Amino acid sequence: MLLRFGVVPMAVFSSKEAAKEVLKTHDLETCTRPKLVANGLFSRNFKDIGFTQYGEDWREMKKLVGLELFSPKKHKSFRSIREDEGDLLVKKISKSAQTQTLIDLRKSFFSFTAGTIFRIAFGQNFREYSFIDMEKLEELVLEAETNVCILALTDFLPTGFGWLVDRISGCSFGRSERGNSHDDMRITEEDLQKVEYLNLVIKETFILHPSSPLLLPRETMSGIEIQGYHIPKNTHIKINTYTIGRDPKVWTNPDEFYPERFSNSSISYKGQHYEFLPFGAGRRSCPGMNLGITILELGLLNVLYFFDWSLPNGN
Ligand code: HEM
Repeated sequence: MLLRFGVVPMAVFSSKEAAKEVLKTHDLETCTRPKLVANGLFSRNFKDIGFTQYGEDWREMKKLVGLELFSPKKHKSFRSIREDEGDLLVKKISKSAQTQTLIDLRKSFFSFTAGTIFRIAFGQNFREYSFIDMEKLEELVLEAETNVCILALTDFLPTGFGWLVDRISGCSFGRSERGNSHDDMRITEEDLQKVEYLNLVIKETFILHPSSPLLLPRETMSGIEIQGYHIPKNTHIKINTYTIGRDPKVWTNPDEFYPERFSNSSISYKGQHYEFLPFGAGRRSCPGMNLGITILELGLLNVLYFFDWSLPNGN
């Protein structure tokens, strides 16, 4: 579909075949980001890796984060931070559980994900600094994400978490084998290997509720052909993963929440299956994928394992 935003042409691709042509065949010609005003404000004039244009600066940043933050070795070395933050999440929720009071899960999850990412990225725990106002920080992140019109990083985790907890409360994730108390035990990342169904549930959630339904915007650096259509230079490109995730040509009963569709399936997060692109694909795909998945699994397992959930007033 071709749209015109004023003088700016925007091509939206909504099939897995077209997504493959853009993200694989023409990855190099489409891997820059358009210079949008909101993105410039959010990223201090396009200095952020996610919004900067393709070129030497982006390549250097990508190399740096690949080595210092997201390499398998670094990922392993940050494990204790993620597990500590998981414990803290459980402790905070326990207080409400003991008094049977309502809890705003979004805030608990925000603190968990932001706490983890902050400690990994800056080596500091922001809770130790009284000048950091948690409420304001959360507001700021939400405002930035709203203005930029894409959702990722800390955003999926709180909203996706809440939705998932609601959907799969009551499922047992090994609790019977391990007892109920959390005074003397903790969830570790080894436990994540034992909960295959949780992994299927997360994949299914990504299809129905992708955190970036149009991925991040790309822009053509030269004219290309997609599905027989000519797409000129400087066209904005959107990959509509929301529609691809509900395409009946690709998925059986696409609107049904059916995690089992992924059992015995080779479809992975890695951007090689163009019907399933929660982290994008190609050069501009998400470098934080492993971290994001681990935080998501760890947080979910903690809250589902230790607590029984219900909506307020049985709604
Ligand atoms: C479940 C959690 C997450 C999801 C679903 C997610 C999803 C995405 C998506 C869809 C993109 C755009 C890909 C494209 O346009 O092809 C992206 C880009 C990006 N993500 Fe994530 N992400 C998550 C977690 C994270 C985390 C934890 C970090 C870092 C701490 C991170 C860092 C980035 C960066 C830096 C980019 C821009 C890459 C570039 O433009 O070169 N993400 N993410």
